[in-house]
Amino acid sequence: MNHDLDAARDETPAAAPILGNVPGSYALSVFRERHPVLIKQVREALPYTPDRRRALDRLLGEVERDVMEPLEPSAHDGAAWAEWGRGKIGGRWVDQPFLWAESYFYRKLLEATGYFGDGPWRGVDPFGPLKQAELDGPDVDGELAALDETAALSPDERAEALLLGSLWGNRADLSHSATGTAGGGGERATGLVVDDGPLLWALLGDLAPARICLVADNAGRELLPDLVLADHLLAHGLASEVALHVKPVPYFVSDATPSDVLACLRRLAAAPGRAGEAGARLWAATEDGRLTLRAHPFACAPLPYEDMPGDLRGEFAAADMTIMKGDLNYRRLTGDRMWPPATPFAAVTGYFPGPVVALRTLKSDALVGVPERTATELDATGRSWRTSGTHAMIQGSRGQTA
Ligand SMILES: O=P(O)(O)OC[C@H]1O[C@](O)(CO)[C@@H](O)[C@@H]1O
Repeated sequence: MNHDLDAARDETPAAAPILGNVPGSYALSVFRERHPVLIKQVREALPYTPDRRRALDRLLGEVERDVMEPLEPSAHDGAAWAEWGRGKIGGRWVDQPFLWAESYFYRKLLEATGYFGDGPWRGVDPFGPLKQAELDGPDVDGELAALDETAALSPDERAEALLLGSLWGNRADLSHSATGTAGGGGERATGLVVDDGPLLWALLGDLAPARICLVADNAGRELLPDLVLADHLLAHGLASEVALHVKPVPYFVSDATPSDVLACLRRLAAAPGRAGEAGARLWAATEDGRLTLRAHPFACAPLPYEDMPGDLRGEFAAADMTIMKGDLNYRRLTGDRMWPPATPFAAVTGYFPGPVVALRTLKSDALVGVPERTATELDATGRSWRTSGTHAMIQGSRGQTA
């Protein structure tokens, strides 16, 4: 046990959860602006049959009336959602914890498209057309070709470039491109508000060759650099195994599922130059079990990581280190609460069973471990630095290892 960490946790009372009902808040804009746009986008992306179009229209009505209706009685996971949603379903979307209600929205969207039904839409990813267009697009060609430029760098510079590639890959997020925010709004990326990169490399050096859990976020333009980073760790003896955690079903628009991982592996393996070489090594690593794929159901639960089930906790505990990608994972890691920004990351994540490092561009109000002065200075710029994806953080803790 780490007694300093336990003391810090005791001294850090939980902040209130982020809710959607605060006028002018980012969370409110997600319910009022983003969700209706997403439903319409999904409705047009595939030739949905009349029953599915009606279901999508019903969901749009639910969102516009701001009343959360229950899942269909036949839902395979109805009991779990009824339990998680006790006292919530029937109420307003915006009055519930942001994390909870957003997760429920994506669950309802899958229901409306027939993803879990018995008909022809079963298993059809409603976000598939968006993901495919991104993966086939010219930006990906350019980003893969740019890997050849890392040949001229020193080993340390190359490692840093691959880490930053994975970090800033989190700007590419199709849920934000839908409404022209992060990555799609023309705002320039500026900087790191927290840089625990040295801690990350020190941990990797101390633990090598480590068993790493890499908890992925978005498919396509984020997952490709994540895979390239995983290849770097494996190829340079920093990792003995990488367990890549993805979502079991489509979620938050572009979140990676197992089929997205396979699509990215094929894209990499077919690329020329260094990208193709990394693709070939990752293909072999998958075949021989050094790169494994996990899609735990909890990855789509409306809950923070503090509430993770024992088997998943055991997986993180058995790893030497966990790397958490993206904004949503950060929200789940820190409880999606209105923490004062200077609240120590190690205290908030002290429940996590091992060293954990978050790589995230800032796309929501969840924020810890940022000095008061930095937050005040950035607030004074009047820019939406907390939510627009222009800023990023590498934030870690050694966790309960001492
Ligand atoms: O893809 P990421 O980095 O997890 O970001 C997704 C973010 O976009 C949103 O879905 C939009 O609100 C946030 O809720 C979420 O945190």
